[in-house]
Amino acid sequence: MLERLIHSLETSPIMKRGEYNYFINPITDGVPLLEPALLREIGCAMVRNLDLKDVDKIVVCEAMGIHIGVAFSMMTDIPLVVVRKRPYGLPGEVAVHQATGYSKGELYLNGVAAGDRVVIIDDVCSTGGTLRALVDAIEQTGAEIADICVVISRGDEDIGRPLKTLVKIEVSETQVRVVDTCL
Ligand SMILES: O=P(O)(O)OC[C@H]1O[C@H](OP(=O)(O)OP(=O)(O)O)[C@H](O)[C@@H]1O
Ligand code: HPA
Repeated sequence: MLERLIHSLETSPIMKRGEYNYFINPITDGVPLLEPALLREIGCAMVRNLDLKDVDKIVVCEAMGIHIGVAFSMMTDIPLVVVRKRPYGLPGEVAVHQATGYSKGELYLNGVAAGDRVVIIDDVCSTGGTLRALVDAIEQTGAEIADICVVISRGDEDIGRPLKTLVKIEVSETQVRVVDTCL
């Protein structure tokens, strides 16, 4: 299980973004090449892992949640909501601040409302800043969060609620090591 993901991570190059050791991987960056088989492997693992009972919508954040969200939506037939980094000014739009280990900005949620039951999925959780922002935005709408899952977790982030992850990694200056898997 997850052999393709594990191999792609253990062969990921590392670059510095300031003091941050940033691993470059097809799932988190779409670079150098995203193979359909890897995407299918992750989609199947997420379907097995997530509580999808009565879920109305999948919520992801641009940019590197989108391809995972599209694959998952097509596998489950659950509609997809993309949280964007620019405003649209639609009625009910919720704006929240996002900070990661190397960047910050604003996120804008449209398309989720009270009465919705949603799952949040993303490519990676590092500081947890993005997931905390997504949880905050969804809670402001009054919608219910059924489950949260990321493909990769690279820290002991606390997002204030249970977080499922397919693999846990450690990132050094020179390499990625997979330290745990969900399956
Ligand atoms: O746990 P955190 O510290 O928040 O880091 C995780 C987030 O970082 C990346 O998003 P980012 O907005 O940096 O880049 P992207 O537009 O390439 O997805 C990634 O897609 C996660 O959403
Ligand atoms: N690599 C790719 N995406 C990321 C990382 C990383 O190290 N940290 C947060 N998002």
